[in-house]
Amino acid sequence: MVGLSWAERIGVPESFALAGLEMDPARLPGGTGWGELAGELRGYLDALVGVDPPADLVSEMAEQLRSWRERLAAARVPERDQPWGHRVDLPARGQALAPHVEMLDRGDDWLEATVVFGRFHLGGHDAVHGGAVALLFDEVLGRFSDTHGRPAARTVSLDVAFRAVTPPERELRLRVWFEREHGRKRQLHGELRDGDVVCAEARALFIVLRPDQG
Ligand SMILES: CCCCCCCC/C=C\CCCCCCCC(=O)SCCNC(=O)CCNC(=O)[C@H](O)C(C)(C)COP(=O)(O)OP(=O)(O)OC[C@H]1O[C@@H](n2cnc3c(N)ncnc32)[C@H](O)[C@@H]1OP(=O)(O)O
Repeated sequence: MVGLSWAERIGVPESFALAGLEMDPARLPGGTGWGELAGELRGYLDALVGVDPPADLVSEMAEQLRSWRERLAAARVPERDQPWGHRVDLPARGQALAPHVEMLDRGDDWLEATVVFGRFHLGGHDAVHGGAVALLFDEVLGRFSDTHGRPAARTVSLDVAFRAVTPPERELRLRVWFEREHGRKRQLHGELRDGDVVCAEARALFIVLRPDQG
């Protein structure tokens, strides 16, 4: 594959581009099929969490997963070359860790999106795990913090208030916005809603990396 360089692939100006990213998936790590694979993996994890399978199915699945793990060992690459988490053209950057987020609209300093947590993200008693809610905020606030030509930053603090149970398998609404930017510091806030109900609110501080910290 004649691939794009790291800077061409990852140094994209906008991680949440309104019109989509002008990149040919065939020239990105994972190629054209990666989005489908990541979606299938996400669906598999959600399905697995929701079953109590018979013993022969459990053994067969374990055997098949072992076989895939062994085949994948031969294809291991350095982090910069992996598609997982680096495909900003795909939902959740082509990984299954964070929930599926779809951007609805954005300005320079705000973004609106929908998000659906799968059963995989369940904590217990029909509530999404608080860590998964924090993960959502870190992912979206963190990515959005680096948009509009801003240099890369890292989260130094993330404060999440859980106001109501976050339900899985429902389309929720997420809004994030810049509260303040001064020097190397960026404060962003976020709000997760189920209809009119505020499920969680987040306040995060990002620090812009110095050139030697990238
Ligand atoms: C990464 C490449 C990936 C490539 C993929 C590309 C495609 C994908 C696109 C997009 C991916 C986005 C992925 C989602 C986003 C996820 C984001 C995360 O989860 S990041 C991981 C978790 N965070 C850490 O691991 C930080 C660990 N901490 C650090 O590394 C350092 O603290 C660092 C480098 C951030 C800053 O360290 P210093 O030594 O340069 O800075 P000092 O001097 O300590 O602090 C600067 C100022 O900030 C204040 N500060 C620091 N920590 C604070 C805190 N906890 N609360 C309040 N203030 C704090 C200090 O008081 C200081 O303020 P005064 O300038 O004196 O006014």
